[in-house]
Amino acid sequence: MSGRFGARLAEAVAARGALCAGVDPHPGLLAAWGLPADPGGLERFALTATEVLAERVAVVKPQSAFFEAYGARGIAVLERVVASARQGGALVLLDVKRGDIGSTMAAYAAAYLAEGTLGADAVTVSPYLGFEALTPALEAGKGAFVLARTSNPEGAAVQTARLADGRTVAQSIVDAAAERNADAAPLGDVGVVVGATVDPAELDLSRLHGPVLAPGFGAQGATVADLRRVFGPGLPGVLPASSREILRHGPDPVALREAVRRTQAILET
Ligand SMILES: O=c1ccn([C@@H]2O[C@H](COP(=O)(O)O)[C@@H](O)[C@H]2O)c(=O)[nH]1
Repeated sequence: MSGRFGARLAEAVAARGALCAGVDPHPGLLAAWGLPADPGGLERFALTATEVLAERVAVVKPQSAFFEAYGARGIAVLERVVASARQGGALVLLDVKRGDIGSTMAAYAAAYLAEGTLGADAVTVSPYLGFEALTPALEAGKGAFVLARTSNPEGAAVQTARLADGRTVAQSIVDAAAERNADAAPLGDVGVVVGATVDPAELDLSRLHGPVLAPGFGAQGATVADLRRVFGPGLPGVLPASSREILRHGPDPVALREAVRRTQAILET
């Protein structure tokens, strides 16, 4: 697939629905699948899951931390996961949550967004060294999802703090992303992360013109009703993200496939 990330994402969502399925090889899930907590077990888990998910969902989101935990062999598995997701026809959103000074950010952009074995379609990035410091990732010609209002309760203290102009930190991140997407249609390349667990009154996403990654759906307790409450009825541009709630149905690919189908059906009601 070629073209801008936002356009490719809109196309993928139109064809496959908005679900973003996570590949999070938690040690507990490996054990539940009867696999050892070693690089071999990691590979069996991650590739089985990716093959099933990538044939059905618009976006596959590997959580880098669970691969990094196994060192170089874990990264090699992550490379195979990226390739397998592509082969299945899904876009790859690598959840790495990187953020640093601009010169170092350029190296992160090269690591995760340049063409190469780990080159994803989009990454998650953290703006707490300053939104503009993320420029190398935002201008890499791919997609980036900037943490704005995360799904975990601990995020609230810093993200709902007020700036001198009265906006929350989270709203200022959304507004900065919106500026980057100003002339984009149907969706810009710069998305934000807003948990499906947050208070809907907190944020105005109406000028974003970009995608919203919405984790918290499933294992963290948010439901479809919460998604609608937080993001409105049509969920335009919103990618509900679920990892453990789907993955716990493995290792049987049939059961895993059925869990994806069920989740997609719920999201479409
Ligand atoms: O605000 C955020 C940002 C990222 N995440 C990541 O999403 C998945 C959620 O996994 P579940 O099993 O569906 O809870 C995980 O990789 C997190 O690191 C998030 O949860 N919240």
